[in-house]
Amino acid sequence: MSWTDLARNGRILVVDDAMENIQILHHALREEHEVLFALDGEQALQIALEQQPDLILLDAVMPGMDGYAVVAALRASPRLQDIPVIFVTALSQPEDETRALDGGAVDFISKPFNVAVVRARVRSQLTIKRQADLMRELSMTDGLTGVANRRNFNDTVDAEWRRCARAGLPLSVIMIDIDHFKLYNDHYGHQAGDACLQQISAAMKRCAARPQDLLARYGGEEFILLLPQEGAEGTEVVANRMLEEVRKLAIPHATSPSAPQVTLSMGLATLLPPSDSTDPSPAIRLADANLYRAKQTGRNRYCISLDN
Ligand SMILES: Nc1nc2c(ncn2[C@@H]2O[C@H](COP(=O)(O)OP(=O)(O)OP(=O)(O)O)[C@@H](O)[C@H]2O)c(=O)[nH]1
Repeated sequence: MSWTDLARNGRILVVDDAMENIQILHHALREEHEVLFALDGEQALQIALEQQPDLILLDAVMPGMDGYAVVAALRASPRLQDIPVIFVTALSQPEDETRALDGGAVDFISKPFNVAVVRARVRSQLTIKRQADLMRELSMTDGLTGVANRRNFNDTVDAEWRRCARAGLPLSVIMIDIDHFKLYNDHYGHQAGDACLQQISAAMKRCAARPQDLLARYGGEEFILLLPQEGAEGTEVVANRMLEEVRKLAIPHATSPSAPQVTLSMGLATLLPPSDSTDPSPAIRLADANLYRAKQTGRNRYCISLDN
């Protein structure tokens, strides 16, 4: 995306109790952006949740929930807290501006406003927002394979574990390791090893495509798949699918003692998090122990629990 593209085609939510102001801003922005509107604070929050705008232009003084209360509610919501807000208001004292910026707005425009200035400020805040989104995405993604990185996994598993604990639902994880990958690198070279990691991770990703599923690179050639709300049976289905998908890739591995092609070993764990539990490490430890057993008992397989 080029610098100019970053500043265009945003989804902008305009919040104002006067339809006339909404119309002026809509007219000013509609050529470059998609413009949504709300006539009060409650409606603004609802639309923000449903439509996830890139930027909100917010009137400070509105009946009922005013602009300051809307910003406070946005900042308190995990799903809305990163949406930047520009105050557009008839209030023009420095205290008003300070209050808005201290409360979490990123910019402040006084009415009557100049349309060209509004356009320029929107462009600049949109660019900053998109750069921040890009940074966030990069900081959560593994550079080689494009799947989630370990930090992303750690954050997500904590949240999902707590969610499953509250809801009384199981949570499953699959720890995955590529068999004899050192020998693969030694024989085919590091670049081929990288390409192999990319192919395998893409194949595994296809095996668990529900929105809450998360495949992450856990270490060099070790991956972990998080399956929130999934029981043992479904987890085995996914594990079998992964073995099959990797078998179909048929990546030759001439020096592997266990198979003529690249294979996986996996450890599965399904736990029902205790209702007061916040620490998912028991699931990861169990999956790791089962992975160890899969390695010990011949590789190219999965193990599900320490008792069988
Ligand atoms: N090409 C490539 N290799 C990597 C990467 N990260 C880790 N590795 C290699 O993965 C190999 C892992 O080797 P080991 O931990 O000994 O395990 P293994 O050879 O797979 O043997 P088993 O796990 O027992 O089947 C090492 O040779 C690492 O150099 C990477 O990003 N690219």
